Amino acid sequence: MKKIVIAIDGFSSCGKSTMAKDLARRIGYVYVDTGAMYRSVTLFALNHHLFNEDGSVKADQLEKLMPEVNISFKFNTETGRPDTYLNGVCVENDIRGMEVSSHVSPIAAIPFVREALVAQQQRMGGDKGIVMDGRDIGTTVFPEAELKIFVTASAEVRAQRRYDELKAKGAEANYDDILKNVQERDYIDTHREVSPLRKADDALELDNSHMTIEEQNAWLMQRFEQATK
Ligand SMILES: Nc1ncnc2c1ncn2[C@@H]1O[C@H](COP(=O)(O)OP(=O)(O)O)[C@@H](O)[C@H]1O
Ligand SMILES: Nc1ccn([C@@H]2O[C@H](COP(=O)(O)OP(=O)(O)O)[C@@H](O)[C@H]2O)c(=O)n1
Repeated sequence: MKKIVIAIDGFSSCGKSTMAKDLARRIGYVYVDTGAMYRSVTLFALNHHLFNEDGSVKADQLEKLMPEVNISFKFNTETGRPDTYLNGVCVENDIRGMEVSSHVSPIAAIPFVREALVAQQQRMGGDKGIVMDGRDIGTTVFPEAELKIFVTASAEVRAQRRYDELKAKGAEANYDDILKNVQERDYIDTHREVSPLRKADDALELDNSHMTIEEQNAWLMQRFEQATK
C-alpha cells in the first residue's frame, strides 16, 4: 500500500503523541515527536547557561553553538516508543520535567532554531510512512501531508492529564503551576511570528476533552483508513 505522511498538530498536552504513537505502531510507520526536539535544544541551552534572568534566551550564543546540537531517536523495545538522544545521551526524562517545559516556548520562537529543526524533520519524512506530531507539521513542515489532524481539549483537562502523568512517574507536580504553564505556552505558541500554532485549512479537528484514549485512537485509525482507501 502507498505510504503517506500524517501530521498531528495541536495544543500542549492534549494527547497528540499518545495517538500518534499508537497509530504508528499499528500501521508500521515511523513516529517522530517534534516537541522532543525543541525540548532537547532547551535542555542544551539550560546546560550551557544560555537563559538570562528574565527568561529570555542568549540567542547569539545559542546560534554559534547550534552546530553542536545533535538530536536523534532510538526505538526502545521495552517502552515500545522512541527515546530522545541529545549528543548521544538519552535525555528522555530530563526533557519532560517542568524546568524544560517552562523554558521551551521562547526557544521554539527563535527562527534559526526552527529552521534547523524543520530541515531535520523534512529529511526524516522524505520517504513518507511517517506520523509526526507538533505545532506546525501540517502548516510548515509537511503542508502537502495526506492526512492532517488538529487536536484540542480544554486547558483544565490538559493540565490534569499532565499532572496525573507526572505524579504517576513519581515526579514533583503542582496542578496550578502546570495549568499556568500550559496556558502560557498556548499563548506563546499561537502568537509567535514564525510558524505560529494554527489549524491548517485542510486539517480535521478533534476535541478529545471527553474521549478516552481508546476512543481517540479508534477515531484516528478510521481517519487513516479513509485517507488510504
Ligand atoms: N483522551 C485522554 N484521556 C485521558 N488522558 C489522556 C488522553 N489522551 C492522552 N492522555 C494522557 O495525557 C497526557 C498528555 O498526553 P500526550 O500524548 O503526551 O500529549 P501531547 O503529545 O499532546 O503533549 C499523557 O499522560 C497521556 O497518557
Ligand atoms: N513542531 C513543534 C513542536 C513543539 N514546539 C514547541 O515545543 C514545546 C514542547 O512541545 P511538546 O509537544 O513536547 O509539548 P507538550 O504538548 O508535550 O506539552 C511547545 O510548547 C512548543 O513551544 C513547536 O514550537 N513546534
